[in-house]
Amino acid sequence: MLPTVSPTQTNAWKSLQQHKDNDIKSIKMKELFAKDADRFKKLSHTFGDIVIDFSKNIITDKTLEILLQLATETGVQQGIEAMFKGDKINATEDRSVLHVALRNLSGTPIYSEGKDVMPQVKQVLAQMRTFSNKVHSGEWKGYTGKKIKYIVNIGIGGSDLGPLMVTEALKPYWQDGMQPYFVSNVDGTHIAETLKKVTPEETLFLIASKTFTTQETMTNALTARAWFMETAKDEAAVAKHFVALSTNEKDVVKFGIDKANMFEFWDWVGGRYSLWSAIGLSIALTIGYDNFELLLKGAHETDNHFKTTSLDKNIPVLMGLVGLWYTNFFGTQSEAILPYDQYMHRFAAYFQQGNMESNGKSTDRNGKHVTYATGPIIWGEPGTNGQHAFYQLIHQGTPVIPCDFIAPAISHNPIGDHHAKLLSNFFAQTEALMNGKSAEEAKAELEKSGKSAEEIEKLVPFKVFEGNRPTNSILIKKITPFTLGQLIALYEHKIFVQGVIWNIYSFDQWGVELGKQLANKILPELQNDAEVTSHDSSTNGLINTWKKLRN
Ligand SMILES: O=P(O)(O)OC[C@H]1O[C@](O)(CO)[C@@H](O)[C@@H]1O
Repeated sequence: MLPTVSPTQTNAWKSLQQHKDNDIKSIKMKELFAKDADRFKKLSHTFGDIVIDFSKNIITDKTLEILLQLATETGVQQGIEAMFKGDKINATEDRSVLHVALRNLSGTPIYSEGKDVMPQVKQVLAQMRTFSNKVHSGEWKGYTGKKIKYIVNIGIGGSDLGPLMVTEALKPYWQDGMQPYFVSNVDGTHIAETLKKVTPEETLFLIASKTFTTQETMTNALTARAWFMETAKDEAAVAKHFVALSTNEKDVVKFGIDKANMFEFWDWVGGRYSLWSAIGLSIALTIGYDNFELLLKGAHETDNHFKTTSLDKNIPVLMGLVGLWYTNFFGTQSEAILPYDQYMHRFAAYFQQGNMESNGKSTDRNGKHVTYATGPIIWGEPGTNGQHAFYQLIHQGTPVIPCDFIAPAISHNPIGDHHAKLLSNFFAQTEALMNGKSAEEAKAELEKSGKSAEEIEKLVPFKVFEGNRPTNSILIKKITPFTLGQLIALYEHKIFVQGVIWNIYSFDQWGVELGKQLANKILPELQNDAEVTSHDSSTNGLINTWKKLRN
């Protein structure tokens, strides 16, 4: 089971506070670099083809030592063991948390409630392999005998963001002739615009929903089915064009999808950790099953590292600790994820759910309201686009925003000097954020411009960069299915480590329920033109105004 230690009650927490006030408050990273020529060597870690550099953080040996003590005192090691041995660490839903089993291709058993889950995992993987191969070879045909060309994944949240992010990140691996689309929003525009691009005879709809009750997904699925039936006419044709990825066999069958066309997963797979499960079928269909398996293998490599490496060398543990250092001792509220890889343009959006739905909690594992900050706001866009949009605030704004810079060493598109230019920006940004620019440096620069002394004096304050802004740099040889699998799992486990330390439950998501309940209550009120009076005056006013506007 997970420990229930309040982090603020640990000795390490108090030491970290003192350390921040006494040793760190006025420290500058550039001084730390000046003092120690080996800082990069000491604070960067190599994991296969991935190098993670923590050296541009406001940390010293002592900081890391106390952070590691915090991890020990709050039971991170015990937490890791509890997850891997299938304890019901998602206690509010009474479930194990075993996404690690989905990528365990090692042959060792993993247990949930005393039962080895690996046989069923392998069975579904085999089903996914056979099915993907049939679709790719053309053995699986649409109702008119045509080969499947379009994949439309209908799902939302964890049943959408992961497969969407991965298929985009791995576009160079797309199988010839396969075009995936992802429909998530209940806004009819999403399905309408997608259906314009596909044909009923050549489209396979994957209805992806762990619960198979999610309003958005069911609504889009019914619309897709009706659209398909307009052309196909024959109910029997549905079986060739609709499959379900779900844990809920009863509702899948009720929807009209044959049991044989259901790819199962289990309640010990959290939605936002489900891309490795049957939810990944759109990935396997897009990049080929063998590449999907490499993705799983990459993640499994990270799982092994996470499970067996001592805390001081354990990369997800270090990622978690360094992040938490800023959240809890510098009062930072957000973290930016900035991939210098256009294919990874949905990576930050994916971990927005991954992190914020996991650690956006304020009740601790003892049922008490926390007295410290927990999960940060996650956001980000690919570089260099972000540089021309929001980096101004990262460099000179009032909030400090710890950033993860991610870049591949080798581009899939080595055109001219594009990649060198991209990477020059990647390197320059973290250097600039760390060093900043002093008033003297700004002045010296302005003096070269031929401006008057008075003009220079006026301009200097605007040209100063405080610097000392923390970044992690993650350099990956190449974005491949394997390295992407490694990277995603590093972030997943970082989130887990932080959740354990913050003493919160990272694997439930009760916070999304209230809005859903109220929407269900409001929906019938929208079906007629009667004035609504059952809510507060704002909600009543908005609903009644909408009723007038729509007519
Ligand atoms: O896969 P489902 O059951 O349709 O759920 C979709 C998403 O909805 C949520 O439950 C939040 O509303 C997420 O956790 C989940 O990923």
